[in-house]
Amino acid sequence: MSPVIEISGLRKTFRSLRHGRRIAVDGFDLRVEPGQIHGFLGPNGSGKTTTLRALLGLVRADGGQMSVLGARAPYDLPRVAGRVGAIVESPQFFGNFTAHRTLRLLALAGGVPTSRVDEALDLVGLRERGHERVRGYSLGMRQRLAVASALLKDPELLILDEPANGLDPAGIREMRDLTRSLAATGVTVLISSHILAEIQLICDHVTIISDGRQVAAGRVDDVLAGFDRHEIRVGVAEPDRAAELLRGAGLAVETYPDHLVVGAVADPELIARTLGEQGVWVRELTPLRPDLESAFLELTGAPTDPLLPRQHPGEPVIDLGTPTHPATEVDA
Ligand SMILES: Nc1ncnc2c1ncn2[C@@H]1O[C@H](COP(=O)(O)OP(=O)(O)OP(=O)(O)O)[C@@H](O)[C@H]1O
Repeated sequence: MSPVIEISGLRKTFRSLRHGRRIAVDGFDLRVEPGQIHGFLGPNGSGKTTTLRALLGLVRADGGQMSVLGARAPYDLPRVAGRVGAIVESPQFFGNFTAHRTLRLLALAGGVPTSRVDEALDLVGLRERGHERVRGYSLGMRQRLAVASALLKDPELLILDEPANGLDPAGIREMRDLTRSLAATGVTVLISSHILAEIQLICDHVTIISDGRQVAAGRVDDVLAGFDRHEIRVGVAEPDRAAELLRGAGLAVETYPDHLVVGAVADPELIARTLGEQGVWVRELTPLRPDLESAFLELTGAPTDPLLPRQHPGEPVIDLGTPTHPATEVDA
């Protein structure tokens, strides 16, 4: 099957009077197959937005090849533009207009049947409040309206740049549910984020970018498998004594106040046996699965607070920072 998005060797350098030359994207590759919910993950400033802008023809690339739905980007994009919905730069809406009126105008401008307006509002869960003024909408509702505007065309491909940005946990959950329900209808979704848990919760595939280059790509599970150190969390009443016994059996052990982490264990039974034989009873033996955050940090070296807890799917989102866009700088 041919890919929905294919980028190879993309390069983009910005030049500005104030900061000189800045390489934003440095030979980057990305491949998104039909039906994927594909996470595009990277720290702030790693080149995600620049990549998406180049793909959509909003900024001129210096080199590389790109295609969207089989059309060469950006030159042949007009041929497939009607099949692609994208929110790359946060759309601004007139506060005085209702969502319904906003979408109606966008539909008329884009040559889309206005009957699609109610369908798009339905898809994002705004149908009942579609006749209220946007001014009274929460940030999450505005974000959903933005998605509705991208859905007017009934796209096959949806590109969302940092859709969770600025949203509170409830808004993030709404966006997540929305993305999942859209993907269930067969839309291919490319979603960029620096919020690791979010990508791990929503996406089946991921491409990680660091300093403008691809550092990992594949199924989320496969990317994570490469980081599995086969560690086991061991819950015991006497951690110090248990650690001594396990070290005596040749195992690498880290001690914590109420548990141990034992590394590179091929057979977890060895732990239970070693401790049980000496009368130390194990109350927990849990394999520690790597999470996207540890993989991400190892791959990108993104600075983070060492005191931050490790994150697991379902836990509250750790946001590694808000995007900084140098509004005063100019595209070369
Ligand atoms: N118009 C511009 N002029 C100059 N430099 C730019 C411009 N746009 C982006 N950059 C620089 O290019 C690099 C990549 O920025 P980009 O916005 O693509 O990263 P990002 O991964 O999307 O980050 P974020 O998560 O913060 O949005 C950064 O160093 C950024 O400062």
